[in-house]
Amino acid sequence: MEEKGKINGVAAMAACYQGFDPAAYLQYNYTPPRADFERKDSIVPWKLACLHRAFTEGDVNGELLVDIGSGPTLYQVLSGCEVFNKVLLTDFLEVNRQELRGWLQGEGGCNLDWTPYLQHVCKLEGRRPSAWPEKAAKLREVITDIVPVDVHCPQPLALDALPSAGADCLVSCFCLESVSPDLAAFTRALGHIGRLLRPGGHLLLIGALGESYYFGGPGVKIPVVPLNEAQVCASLQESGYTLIRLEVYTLPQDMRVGVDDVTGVFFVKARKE
Ligand SMILES: C[S@@+](CC[C@H](N)C(=O)[O-])C[C@H]1O[C@@H](n2cnc3c(N)ncnc32)[C@H](O)[C@@H]1O
Ligand SMILES: O=S(=O)(c1ccc2c(c1)CN[C@@H](CF)C2)N1CCSCC1
Repeated sequence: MEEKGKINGVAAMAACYQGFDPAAYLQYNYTPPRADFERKDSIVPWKLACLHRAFTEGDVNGELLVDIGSGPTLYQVLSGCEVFNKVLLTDFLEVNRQELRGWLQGEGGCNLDWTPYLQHVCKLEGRRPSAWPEKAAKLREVITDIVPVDVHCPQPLALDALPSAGADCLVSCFCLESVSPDLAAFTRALGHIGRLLRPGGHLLLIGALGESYYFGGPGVKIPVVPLNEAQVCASLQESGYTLIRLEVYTLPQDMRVGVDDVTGVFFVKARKE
């Protein structure tokens, strides 16, 4: 019965994602007021700073960075692309993989202008914001592929997607809690993606706290596992990670814009034992 319950829960989540709309999702979450670079208390500078520090403080290194559940977004690898010479983007849906390919091909075939994000990360790196075209070119140079992923599979990627040694670093943002029917599935998914990582490799995990749903498009309400910090820490430990740092951002009231019921965002840096 328990095995059947697992399968039904995961299948139901997959069905919820059939209506996911990349353009709407980008508009809901990656344009003002949530993505407002002028605001000191905006979540964008906070998240980009967490990622920049995590990638550049000296302990993260290697060849291959894998982003799990990329969706239609690129902000999560803007700092990592300067540290790794191979970046693999992944998502469950072809519509999201297509959105990312549209940006990669650079013919305006994508639904969000990532320039403000590129400019902000250039500033974090001590470069002029006008260096953003060079950063965009660097990112296009290091992205090796955009492939399917399913974190509920013990082997989330195709066997030939990674070298035998595994990835040196994983990044995953707002994915695991948004695709898991319950906390046990969230923890199992953490373990599954951990198998893609070499021992001693790092996991950079960003996710929602206290969120029970979000809209992945007009009328596309997707259930989310509501997490608190203690549950995130316990799941990491149970899945074979050593926590290095946990940071939390509490969303200001005016950023609660009705597209979800998220109350906060966590940033985790961890290492696979
Ligand atoms: C909330 S979005 C996060 C997108 C992006 N990482 C971000 O930071 O905004 C969740 C993503 O998980 C993907 N997804 C859905 N089911 C999945 C599964 N079983 N395994 C991996 N990813 C899945 C969706 O296609 C979607 O792109
Ligand atoms: O933290 S966000 O406000 C954000 C970004 C994405 C999401 C949420 C929140 C909450 N719901 C998630 C559903 F999975 C998706 N943010 C949006 C602006 S850029 C940095 C990330």
